[in-house]
Amino acid sequence: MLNLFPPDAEQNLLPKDGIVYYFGRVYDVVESSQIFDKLWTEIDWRNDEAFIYGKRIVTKRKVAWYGDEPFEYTYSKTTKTALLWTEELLQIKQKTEEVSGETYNSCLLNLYHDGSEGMGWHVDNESEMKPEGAIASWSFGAERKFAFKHKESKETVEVWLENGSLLLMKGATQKHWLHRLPPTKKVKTPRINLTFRTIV
Ligand SMILES: O=C(O)CCC(=O)C(=O)O
Ligand SMILES: [Fe+2]
Repeated sequence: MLNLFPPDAEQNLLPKDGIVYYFGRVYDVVESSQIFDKLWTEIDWRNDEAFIYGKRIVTKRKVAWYGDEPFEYTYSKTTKTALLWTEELLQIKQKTEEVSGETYNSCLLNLYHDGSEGMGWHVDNESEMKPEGAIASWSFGAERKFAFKHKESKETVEVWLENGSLLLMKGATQKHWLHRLPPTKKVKTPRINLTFRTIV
């Protein structure tokens, strides 16, 4: 099911068991490309590490983590310490709070060089995160498809994430729905994703 509602319609994309709002393009094309360039050069991008079946994997996708404090965060058996906000990230955090009506204290950033890089089915429910806390997800650069899959019924919901757009996941979403960023041969350009979260 593709999202056909107008950009700013606050329509829950999920038919049940969670809440996902797609706000469409919040930043225009010029602002979005300025933000993309700043993040590309100023963020301390690192290759992501994961342990899958005990094997260390270094992903091509790059990641970074920023926050209010040097929070520690563990996923895929690796622990990271948050860097303190940059000026640019603080401005985007403020915008995120205005648009979504929620507050955040940290942000995980992903840099996908092209469509060959993506993220497999997962939920964001690490123990450090506020239970049922809102997760606000920005897209800058290449447009990519994003998908949700219900854990029991296997229903799927898809949405195109446009340049400069904001997606909000909240309520029971992480409990009942997986999400992913599928790889695609069609996309040849990079995308930067920011997910604002609350660590407790
Ligand atoms: O790149 C995206 O849009 C999603 C990233 C994501 O799901 C995550 O960082 O947990
Ligand atoms: Fe996620």
